[in-house]
Amino acid sequence: MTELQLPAPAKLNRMLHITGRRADGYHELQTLFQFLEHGDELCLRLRKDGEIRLTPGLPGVSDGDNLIVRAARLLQAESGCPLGADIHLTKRLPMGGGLGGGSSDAATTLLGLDRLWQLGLTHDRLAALGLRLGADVPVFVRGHAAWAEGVGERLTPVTLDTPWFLVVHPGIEVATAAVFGAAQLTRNTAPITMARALQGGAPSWHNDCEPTVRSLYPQVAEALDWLGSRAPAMLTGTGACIFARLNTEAAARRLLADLPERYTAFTARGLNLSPLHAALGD
Ligand SMILES: C[C@](O)(CO)[C@H](O)COP(=O)(O)OP(=O)(O)OC[C@H]1O[C@@H](n2ccc(N)nc2=O)[C@H](O)[C@@H]1O
Ligand SMILES: Nc1ncnc2c1ncn2[C@@H]1O[C@H](COP(=O)(O)OP(=O)(O)OP(=O)(O)O)[C@@H](O)[C@H]1O
Repeated sequence: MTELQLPAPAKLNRMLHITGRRADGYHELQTLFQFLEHGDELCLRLRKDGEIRLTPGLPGVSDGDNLIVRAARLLQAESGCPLGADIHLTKRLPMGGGLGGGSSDAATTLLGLDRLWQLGLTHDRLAALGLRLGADVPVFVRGHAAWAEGVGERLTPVTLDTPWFLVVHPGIEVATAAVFGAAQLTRNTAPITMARALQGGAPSWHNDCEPTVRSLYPQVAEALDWLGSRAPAMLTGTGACIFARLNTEAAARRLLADLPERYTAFTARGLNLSPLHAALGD
């Protein structure tokens, strides 16, 4: 095998609590991750000369900073593999959108190159490598919807409801660090058990970042008001994207048809198993 075409799905944070702040400034979270049937796509082609080449590059991100290139180089360094790859990226997920696009690209690169280079590393090992690239990478490596604690790396697989979602991008980028650095952010939600979070179900879920993101980014507040008046709506991660939960694809499409021109949006079903793992036959 010399070529692999693989998906890099989006994630949603179906709920997100901030329960504390560590000495290094990172925040302790409790969150439920679920995948979407929508995302980026990577084509990985084997190179024998050890070079890692990415096309096309992303605006505003040097290749050396791109999580795809960083993931490929990390895997080479850790495994001692002398092989390389040409990687073609079809970017569909908005950057800084809270959909985990960069993290998902990194996870697809790790699993795809592990397969292409025939390294046979375990998911445990690849998830630990992924964590060095970003807090959201391990869940994409594991490939199962999950209850996450710590900074998102302590994962327990869960099976959530799989409604249709309308995901709306308000047209601005949110800086994750600015939200986590805001004085007004509440960081003291009492930790709950996974059983309690699951018991309440979707109607009881909320995102602790939402009040802060609303006040720092009025465009997100406006989009939440528009969507929230039509269906139960929430922020994913630190935004900027928001999502509404619908019972049917038709209902999601009807809402999409009403979307004001200033926003972009897509509809997708929630998935408990990542399409990446389905494509790899894991
Ligand atoms: C909010 C989530 O999207 C939930 O899934 C993630 O925790 C964010 O993960 P991410 O985008 O991979 O974030 P990173 O690139 O690791 O962190 C960006 C910045 O956000 C802050 N940060 C991030 C995650 C976290 N648990 N606590 C933080 O305080 C840190 O200042 C960090 O420098
Ligand atoms: N392959 C990549 N795709 C997207 N962003 C990348 C990539 N590589 C590096 N980045 C950088 O990472 C930043 C965050 O991108 P990403 O799309 O993962 O944001 P996000 O959806 O908000 O993620 P999260 O939900 O994990 O906070 C971008 O603004 C960009 O500078």
